[in-house]
Amino acid sequence: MADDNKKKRGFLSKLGFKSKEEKLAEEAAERAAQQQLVDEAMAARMAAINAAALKSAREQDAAKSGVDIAAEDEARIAAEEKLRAEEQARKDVEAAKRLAAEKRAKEIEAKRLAEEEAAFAAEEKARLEAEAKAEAERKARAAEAEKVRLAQAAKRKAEEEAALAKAAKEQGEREAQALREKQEAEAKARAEEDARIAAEQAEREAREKAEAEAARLAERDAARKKAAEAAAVEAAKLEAEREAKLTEDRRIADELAAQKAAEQAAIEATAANSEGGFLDRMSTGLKKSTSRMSDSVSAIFTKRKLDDAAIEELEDLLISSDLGVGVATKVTTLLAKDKFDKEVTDMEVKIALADVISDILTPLEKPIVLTETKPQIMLFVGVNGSGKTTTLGKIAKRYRDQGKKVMIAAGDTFRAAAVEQLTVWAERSDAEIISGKLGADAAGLVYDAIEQAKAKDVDVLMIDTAGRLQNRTELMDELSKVVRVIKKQDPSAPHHCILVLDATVGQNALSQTEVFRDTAGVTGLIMTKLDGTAKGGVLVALSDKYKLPIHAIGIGERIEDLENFSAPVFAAALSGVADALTPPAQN
Ligand SMILES: Nc1nc2c(ncn2[C@@H]2O[C@H](COP(=O)(O)OP(=O)(O)OP(=O)(O)O)[C@@H](O)[C@H]2O)c(=O)[nH]1
Repeated sequence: MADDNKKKRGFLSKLGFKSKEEKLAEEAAERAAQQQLVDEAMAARMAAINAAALKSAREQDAAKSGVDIAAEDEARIAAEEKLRAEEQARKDVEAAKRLAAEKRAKEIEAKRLAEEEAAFAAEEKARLEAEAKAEAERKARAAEAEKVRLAQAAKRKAEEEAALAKAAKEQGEREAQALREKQEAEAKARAEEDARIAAEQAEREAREKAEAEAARLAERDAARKKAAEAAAVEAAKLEAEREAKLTEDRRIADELAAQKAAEQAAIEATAANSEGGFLDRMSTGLKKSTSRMSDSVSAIFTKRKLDDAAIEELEDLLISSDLGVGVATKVTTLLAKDKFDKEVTDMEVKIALADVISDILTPLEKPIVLTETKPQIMLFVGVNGSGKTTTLGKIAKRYRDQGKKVMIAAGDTFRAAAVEQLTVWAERSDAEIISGKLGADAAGLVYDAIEQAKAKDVDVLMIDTAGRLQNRTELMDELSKVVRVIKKQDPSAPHHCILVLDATVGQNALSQTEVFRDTAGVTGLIMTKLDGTAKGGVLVALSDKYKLPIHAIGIGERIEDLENFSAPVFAAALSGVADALTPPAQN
């Protein structure tokens, strides 16, 4: 305890606080020092007074006894002064020594106190650290104990819950088992009841069935007898009809063959005279269309001013040549731009016409391009007699000449003559042909054809279809079915759906194009019979309107009378401009 107080004191003094005893001791020492100084001052003062009194007494004595005493006194006073001064100096030295000793003692004390305080501070720090450490350890132990307690509590809780769950599960299982057993018992009872009812029902039905069967057999025997009699009558009738039809078919086929032979001879005679370049053949083929337009243009514009009347006349001429209003207006606008109110020649008009036609047709000039897919499925559609079979045959020949494996499918299952005609083309082009029974489903035949073409690794499968007028809805529906069947086997097919248009039908070709495009998804056009009509201009009108690719044109019946379409050549030939144009490459 005494040690503690000591330490505390040292620590407080370090902080500038002094103990009461220290303060009292210091004050006593200070008072003693002051007292000493006062005493010393008093002693000096008393000495001075004594000296002055002594001097005064001596001066009085001297005054009484003579003059020499003054000198004597002065010497004595000086000696006393000296002694006093020496005494004072001695005292000063002692006081200084004492003060120095006190200062040193104070310093020693201060040093001791500082050391004590430092020691105390160090001990205090160590103590506090030890206390903090002990506190931390206590807290850690407490936390650990709490953790253990909580874990044990959680474990106990989990065990209790598991026990509860287990009990609940066992209870549930017991209840489920009871329910199952109850249901099984009920089901068993129901099944037994159902079996009983079913047995009764079966017995009833068997009885009714046996009765019905007996009735049916009796009825059937009667019907069979009646049918056999009717069949005999029908068979005799059909046989007679078949005979009659066969005779008629033969007669028509003979007539057709004779007519074809005559036509072919005539065409070959014409062709013999017109063999030559591509442009020559095209010009020859389009002769009728060309001369109608070209001659009329020449008639109107032999050195004539291009005034309103002339423009109107020209428009009428172009419209009546099947070019359509749009094309006619384009031509007259082009001409009027530079030549209005000036003289124009017929050749200038023909050149403007050729320019406009070429502009419209050039973007549509696209030969059939086969892709890598095998077989390439090519569907030929169009109205009756438009030239589908002939055009198909001409193209088949081209592909065979190129070494391709070609199969032709006779999709026109209505007409026996159509199959015969296609067979002739297949022979000419040396291609395989697949055909079905007369009246068979066209879509079914197409399905078989695709299967076979795939199996035989055919390059190009060309499907001919029956001709159909665009206003015959049921026939157009049949065509959509054919397209659907093709797509089922190959969603990318038909790879080419070619609309064959007969140029001689004139403006009707426009509505044909629209309906076949919407029904079968036409991908390109071939216009036939441009050699036999003055209505070739319709190709320009329908191209201006529908913008479908034009693959080729037919300018005769012979196998070689199919030309890849060339817009400039066609434009030059149709307008009557005889230019030296380079023929396009053939497929
Ligand atoms: N002058 C000429 N006649 C052609 C041309 N193309 C086809 N023909 C003839 O037109 C007629 C009909 O041709 P087809 O090929 O039988 O026509 P189709 O479209 O198959 O006829 P259907 O099967 O009845 O629909 C035949 O006499 C062909 O020789 C052609 O470019 N010029």
